[in-house]
Amino acid sequence: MNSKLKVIYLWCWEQSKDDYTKAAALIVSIVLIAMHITWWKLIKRNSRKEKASLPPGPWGLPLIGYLPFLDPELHRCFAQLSLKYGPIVKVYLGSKLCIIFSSPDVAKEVLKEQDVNFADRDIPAAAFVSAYGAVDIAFAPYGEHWRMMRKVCVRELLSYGRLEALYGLRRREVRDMVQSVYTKIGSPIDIGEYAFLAMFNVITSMMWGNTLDGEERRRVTSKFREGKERRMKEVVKYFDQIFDFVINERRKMETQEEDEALKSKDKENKDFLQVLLQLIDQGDQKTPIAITHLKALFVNMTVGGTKTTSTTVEWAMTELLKQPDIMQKAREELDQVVGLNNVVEENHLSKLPYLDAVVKEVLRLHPVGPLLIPRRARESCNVGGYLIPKGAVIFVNTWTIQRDSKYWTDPLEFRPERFLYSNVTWDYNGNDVRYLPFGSGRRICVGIPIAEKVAPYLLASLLHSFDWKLPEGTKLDLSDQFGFELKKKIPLFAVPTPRLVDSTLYNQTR
Ligand code: HEM
Repeated sequence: MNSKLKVIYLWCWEQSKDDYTKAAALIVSIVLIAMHITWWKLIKRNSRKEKASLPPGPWGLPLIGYLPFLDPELHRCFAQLSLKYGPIVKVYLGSKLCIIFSSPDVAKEVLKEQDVNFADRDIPAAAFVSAYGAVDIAFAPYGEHWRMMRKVCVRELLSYGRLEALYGLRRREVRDMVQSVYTKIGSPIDIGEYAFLAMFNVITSMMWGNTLDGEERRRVTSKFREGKERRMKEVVKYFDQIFDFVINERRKMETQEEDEALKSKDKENKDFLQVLLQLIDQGDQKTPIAITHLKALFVNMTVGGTKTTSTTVEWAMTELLKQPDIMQKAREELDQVVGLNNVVEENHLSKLPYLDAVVKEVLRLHPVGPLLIPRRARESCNVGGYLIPKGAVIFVNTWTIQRDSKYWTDPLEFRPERFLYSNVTWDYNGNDVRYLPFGSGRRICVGIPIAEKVAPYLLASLLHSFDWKLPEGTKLDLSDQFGFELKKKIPLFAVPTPRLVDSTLYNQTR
């Protein structure tokens, strides 16, 4: 016991004349000791905070930092650094201080315990331009505007009721994909490209319904694909023209008398564009949406939702072609639940646990956002005993975490069973920080409800409708390439042959 406290205690004891006062003296002393311990702990914690140092990391050159040594495959390069320096690494990229987090424990601190402090994004110049000055969801700073945009999106586009009501649109696009694969029977097709077109059409029809049809629709799709390859400024110009065109078409439709039906559609059946234009027209103060915000949301949906989902389907087909026994198990389940005289419907998905485990395993080994979308520290703080200064750019390397042998048995093996026979209920909500394909916390992916419907639906339809083999003389390649999404370095080409008993099932598009 501290000597001052001891003196106080003894003095109280001596002054006490009876048992009652002695007991009171004892209580006072205990309270004093407790206060003293708390105070001492606080002092210790504060002094630790002041003394915390920056995490370890590699040396860099003046002004350019580690940039000249950086491997373009950032996820692997960061994994190497964490092997050498530990789960929290500091690296200067140019003048930017970046911190890489690579273990579940530290990811938990960043994404859950101190989520608000890491809820801002680092905004690269290109993203600032494409997101109309970061007024979108993905890059807007954490705050009122971001909250409003996210709420509009979740309420108007991604609610359970809206998604159910829009099933017809998804079904049409998936069936169109199957039909167009059927026209290529026996020839190699680019699987990612087919999945991409289907997903692009799903997203755009959810956003603006049938505003564009036939030739116009094809023109917009090819413009978008053309745009992907071009420089950011040109891409943004393309996007902007497409969005203006779509908005103008819809405005024209609204003024035409025959489209009274469009206005009177019940809420669940309205597309996103219609709901947003109505919010703009009403000038609702609680949701002050402007045309620029609407366009920024369109960018998020088309850019964030299409390649991510189609790349996941492409990886899944690659892994299944590599391990035919797993492909066979997925097929057997489909044959039992759907049958060869039927087409896959979205309501079959809940009865396909093996297929679900395949998709989960794909997202574990090949997360399309291996470093999430980089965050930024809003204030200086401590993580894992290290100082993380205000403004530092934050990377959470989920690619490393999801391949760590401390948390996953045989982590490099593709084994869907690990998600089936597990005492953990794995989901995409980022609750278990060993598995973060969609991120976690406030900035977790907003598109999960669509992705978790469409990715397995596309995959199930491809597997159920066709047998697949690699083109003659080609080898399966599993190398990846870091970029906007973690894509396959070499696109997967495979040759389809029909499986269904009745060829008319391939033309069942409506
Ligand atoms: C397999 C499919 C997908 C994967 C793996 C994926 C993954 C991710 C990841 C890792 C993040 C960053 C989360 C974080 O920082 O914690 C993210 C954010 C985001 N995703 Fe997705 N995503 C997918 C599909 C979609 C779809 C379909 C949409 C829209 C329709 C979408 C829209 C967004 C948006 C808007 C954000 C930013 C959220 C915010 O900053 O508040 N994503 N996604």
